[in-house]
Amino acid sequence: MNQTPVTVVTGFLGSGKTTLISDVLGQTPDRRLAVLVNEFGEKNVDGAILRSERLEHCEIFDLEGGLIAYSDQDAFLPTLRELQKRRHRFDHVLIETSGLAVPTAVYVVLESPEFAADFVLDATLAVVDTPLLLNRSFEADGGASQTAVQALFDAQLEQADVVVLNKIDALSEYDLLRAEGDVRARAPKVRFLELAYGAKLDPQLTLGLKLHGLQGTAHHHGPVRSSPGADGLPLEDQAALDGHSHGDLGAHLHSMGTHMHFHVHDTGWQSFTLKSTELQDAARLPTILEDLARKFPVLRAKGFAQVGSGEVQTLQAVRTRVDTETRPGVLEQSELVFIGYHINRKKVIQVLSGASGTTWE
Ligand SMILES: Nc1nc2c(ncn2[C@@H]2O[C@H](COP(=O)(O)OP(=O)(O)OP(=O)(O)O)[C@@H](O)[C@H]2O)c(=O)[nH]1
Repeated sequence: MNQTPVTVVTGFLGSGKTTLISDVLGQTPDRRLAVLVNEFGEKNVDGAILRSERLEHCEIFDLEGGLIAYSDQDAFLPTLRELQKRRHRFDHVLIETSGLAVPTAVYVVLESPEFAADFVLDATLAVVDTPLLLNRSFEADGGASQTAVQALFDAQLEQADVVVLNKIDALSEYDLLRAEGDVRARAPKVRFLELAYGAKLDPQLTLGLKLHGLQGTAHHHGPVRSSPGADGLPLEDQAALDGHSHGDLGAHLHSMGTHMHFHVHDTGWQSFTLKSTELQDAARLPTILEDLARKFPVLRAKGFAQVGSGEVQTLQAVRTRVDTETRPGVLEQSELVFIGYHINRKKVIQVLSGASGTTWE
């Protein structure tokens, strides 16, 4: 049976899923890849970022409108059917689930009679924002928001074959061992742990792992011996963190019965897009986003702003940490997506408009 392998990339909001996929695409010009991007918000920023690389060996499909789910009305099934018809044109499928999804719906669809002969789950990677893990940002604290965050974070890890501890740029060996301990305590069945900076991994660690399927040929290259980061890996003895010998190698078994319950949609998670047709201030906007994350339960904000007559700023906020990049370009309007737990759109508009001195709506 010649099935097309499917790699699922999961991970909490802003952990580095798009960065990881973008890096894999850049490193595998010889493989024809289909990338399905499922965004929680109404605007697909990640799809736009991946498309901006203009890579010809891959095709990007946007799956908008929340969580990949079972229903025929959702974008996932029609897209997978389209891919099924053109299967011979792709070597591998990558699916980036939304930062608020647990990938079980994907497994159930892949294993359904309609698709099982044509697709096979290769592996599920869960990308983790390691500094946030270490500062307890994924732990319940008695409040509704953090309870929801922890439930989702743990459920994503539980579904992972490989956990990618990302954003390790400024972490010590002690921090990394602590992070490993935390992941293993939350998800004892995780099979492999990888370290990444800028979500860069050898594609051998991400594609073609064959951790599922009938053959059951669990197989993994590694460990990583050198860091792709600028300063090298902080671990002197990489084997200290190498999780490759831990865990059981039996493939996870998925079925409707065991996984349906992960898809009860928590309506507390909200997302909205704000737009402005006025020119924005490149220096002020990042500070305003930082301030918004301090004032309100905004866990993620991202988008594009016109900051000069021919300049576009990409903004990526993960809680209070904001990254920006400015490139030449002209937008119809500036657009920012906000994601959080019970965030109040009116209040965010008020602060954003007030602080920027421009109208956002
Ligand atoms: N410091 C640091 N930042 C990183 C690293 N990897 C990714 N980032 C940044 O983290 C931010 C979020 O990265 P994305 O790849 O968009 O994260 P995502 O998981 O796709 O986000 P959502 O789809 O919104 O859940 C971006 O600003 C990235 O540049 C890293 O290793 N170190």
